[in-house]
Amino acid sequence: METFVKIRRDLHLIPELGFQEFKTQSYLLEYLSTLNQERMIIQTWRTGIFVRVKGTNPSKTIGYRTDIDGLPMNEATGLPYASTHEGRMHACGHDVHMSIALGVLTNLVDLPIKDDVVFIFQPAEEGPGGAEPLLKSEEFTSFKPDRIYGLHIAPEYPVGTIATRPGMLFAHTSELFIDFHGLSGHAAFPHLTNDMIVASSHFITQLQSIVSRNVNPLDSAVITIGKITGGTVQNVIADHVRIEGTMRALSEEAMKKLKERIQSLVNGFQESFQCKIEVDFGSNYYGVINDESITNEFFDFARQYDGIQAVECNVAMTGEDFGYMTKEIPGMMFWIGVDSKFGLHHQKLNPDENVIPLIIQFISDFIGKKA
Ligand SMILES: CC(=O)N[C@@H](CCC[C@H](N)C(=O)O)C(=O)O
Repeated sequence: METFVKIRRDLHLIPELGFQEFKTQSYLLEYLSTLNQERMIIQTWRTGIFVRVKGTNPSKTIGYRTDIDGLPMNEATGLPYASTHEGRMHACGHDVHMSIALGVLTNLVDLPIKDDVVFIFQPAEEGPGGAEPLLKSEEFTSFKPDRIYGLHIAPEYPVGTIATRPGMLFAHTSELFIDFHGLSGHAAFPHLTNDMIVASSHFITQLQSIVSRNVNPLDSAVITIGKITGGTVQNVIADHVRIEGTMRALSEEAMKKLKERIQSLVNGFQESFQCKIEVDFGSNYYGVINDESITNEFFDFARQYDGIQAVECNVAMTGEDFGYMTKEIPGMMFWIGVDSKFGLHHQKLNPDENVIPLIIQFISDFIGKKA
């Protein structure tokens, strides 16, 4: 089997959540220890790793970032190399991202490149967000590149297709955690209680009107509630419900509006349902905004590359804390087609592994030419 396909499968077996990527970090370090150490400077940061591949006569540093964490989900692919970690899955392709990063790194260590190339193995992309603290870390100061690239798998495109756009690629995001506190009691005597299942259900329905009635229709926003917990048994009125979700917006103004409207709904619901509601906007990611000239230069290279079909795509409501990197360092992110019937964050996501050698070669050639 192709080395980096095997590496992807090894990593797929051991998905870990943000800032708990201990086995993943050890696996990556173990692999890095097999390469020519004279060409590299390796530094760990929390559960992440920075690697500088030294050029022969550097005048700039090119950065390449991969995320390394998995999601809190059960895998249902039935594959022989399915996750061995109960309730954890690489359902967003970070295993593929890591294997590609290692493949490119391996190629560049063996090439006499002129400029330095820094590889960033970043924890906690899915949450609580690794990019922001990483950029602020002491360790990163000597690894900060002059420009930065990153990629993400795209189940909807065939292998060989690369998609991106100049300007905004991914939306601004904010998590959303809301706790409703009421009064429990017997299901037969609701008038003596304060039912948080009823209050939170009305609240969730009301949330949907924020996007349709308060956000400018020419702007775009999403509010999704992905998890509800509350209650103990069918005949006891629940005194606590927690809803967990995420919000997406294409402008900072729209995101501000979503938060303001949620806060006023909370105030109104506390009054009308006589309960206490706590809201927490969790971690927030800045949108991914691709540098125009870096993206055009990338398109020029991709369009003439054999086996690659480069297309301009629409902005997506996905979030990525790579947005903090493109805010501080000129750079770009792109989608790579992996042709999976099941999409990102699906229990049956199954990327076509043929993408791995193809994209390793493509990025090695691209960065090899730039460096
Ligand atoms: C590419 C991708 O799927 N990214 C995640 C980022 C999640 C950000 C944060 N934890 C949130 O839930 O808002 C996404 O869900 O888009």
